[in-house]
Amino acid sequence: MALVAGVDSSTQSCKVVVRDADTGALVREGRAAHPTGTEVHPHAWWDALQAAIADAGGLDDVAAVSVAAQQHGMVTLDESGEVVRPALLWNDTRSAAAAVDLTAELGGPDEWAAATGSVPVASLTVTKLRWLAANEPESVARTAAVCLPHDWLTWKLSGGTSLDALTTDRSDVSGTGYWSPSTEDYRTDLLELALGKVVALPRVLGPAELVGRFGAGAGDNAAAALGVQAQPGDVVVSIGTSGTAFARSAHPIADGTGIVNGFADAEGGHLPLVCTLNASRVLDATAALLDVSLADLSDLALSAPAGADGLAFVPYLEGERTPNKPDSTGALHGLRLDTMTPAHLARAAVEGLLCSLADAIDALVALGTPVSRVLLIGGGARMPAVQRLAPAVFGFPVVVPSPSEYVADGAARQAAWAVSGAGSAPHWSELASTSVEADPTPWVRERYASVRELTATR
Ligand SMILES: Nc1ncnc2c1ncn2[C@@H]1O[C@H](COP(=O)(O)OP(=O)(O)O)[C@@H](O)[C@H]1O
Ligand SMILES: O=C(CO)[C@@H](O)[C@H](O)COP(=O)(O)O
Repeated sequence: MALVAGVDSSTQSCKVVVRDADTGALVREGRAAHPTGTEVHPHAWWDALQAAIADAGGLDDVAAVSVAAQQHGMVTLDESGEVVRPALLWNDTRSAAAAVDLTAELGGPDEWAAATGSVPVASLTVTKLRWLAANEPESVARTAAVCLPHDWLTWKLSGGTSLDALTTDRSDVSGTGYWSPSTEDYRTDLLELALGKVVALPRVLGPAELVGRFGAGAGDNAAAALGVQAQPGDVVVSIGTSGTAFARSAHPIADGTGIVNGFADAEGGHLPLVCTLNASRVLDATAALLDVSLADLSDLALSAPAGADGLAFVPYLEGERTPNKPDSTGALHGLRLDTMTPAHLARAAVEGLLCSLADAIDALVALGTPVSRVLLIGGGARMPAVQRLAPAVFGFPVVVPSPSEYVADGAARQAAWAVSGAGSAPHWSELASTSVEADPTPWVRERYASVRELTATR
């Protein structure tokens, strides 16, 4: 039995799975926590990866390893391959003004969408590079290469020391803002526009390429699409630190509104994707405020009526990326004596989170994405209230695959594909899953939509 391994170096933790390359059966797994904060030294990811690998019983017996990770994080390396400064993560909003400037400098949102598939927002790597140029010229002077979290971890795991050995893949590089999903080429002019100079960039590998024992890796969302074996008509909604809604597509997209990112996928196609900054932590923070467990928060939410008697929670607690409101705060609307209860607040938190993701699904539909069902994954999807209320708020059938680390699973499936030398990823056994149905509750979304704009800035 050949074994393959997949890694998910996500925002909150690092997970490693070891699976049978032919069947996909889980053999063993491990995990380790990441530090909090939106600026993290890559060495912390490396330490967590080592701990997660040890927890998974090591990787000596696996035929291939692929690394997936949180997208967009800015990793800067000097000539000798040392990290120049801590990475700025996808959810760090300090480069919001840089995004506005860059958008104008190229001629506007439509030009960016046509050039890179996305309109700059603070999450994208290109804006972080502009922030660096404006604020840390000494870091720019030392920077000889820029890469992403999964590129750096793959390079380290494979013992890379030379900058020439850095590799990436289409899915992750498509989130930088200096690569074109239409031409599949770097836009070094945009890199230079942001950073003021051109530096070394990772070589972009094809989906099933193997370098030594290492697959190309992927951005975490593209890996999740591989992990759940997403098919046409499937929209995947992930509730992790970020909330994402995405679907596979044969064609690149260019959305000048900036709502949908025209990313590439990990199978040679494309992955239109909407991402929010506020997802599972909305539930974590509400549970902490109420001083209850996540399980109790779920019970409380389910004990309140649909729509929480008009209590609506706009969940922009960390600012927001979609809609692009980096300086926004969250808001609670409809507080009255009878709605100011733990149950109403719990219900409003779950519904507000789901309404923000329903808006994301709407944006995909507006671009012509077919939706026959929504696959709900990520840590937050483990909450029963989220599962029960999702079909009512989304207005689509919802399928909840049984809990698994789908990003790491997708990376493992990529590694199996690379080892097989086949033309497409192996078909692993169908996922065990639960279908959830509920009567639609359109008034919940209508109430949310009526207050969504009513937020204060920080
Ligand atoms: N049963 C649960 N109910 C609600 N939230 C959960 C549950 N289990 C895990 N989570 C939340 O999921 C998040 C971690 O999910 P994950 O998808 O691994 O995030 P990330 O990929 O961003 O690191 C945490 O915020 C955690 O509190
Ligand atoms: O920025 C994006 C997608 O564009 C995020 O989805 C990150 O890739 C982080 O993912 P999680 O760690 O929250 O899963």
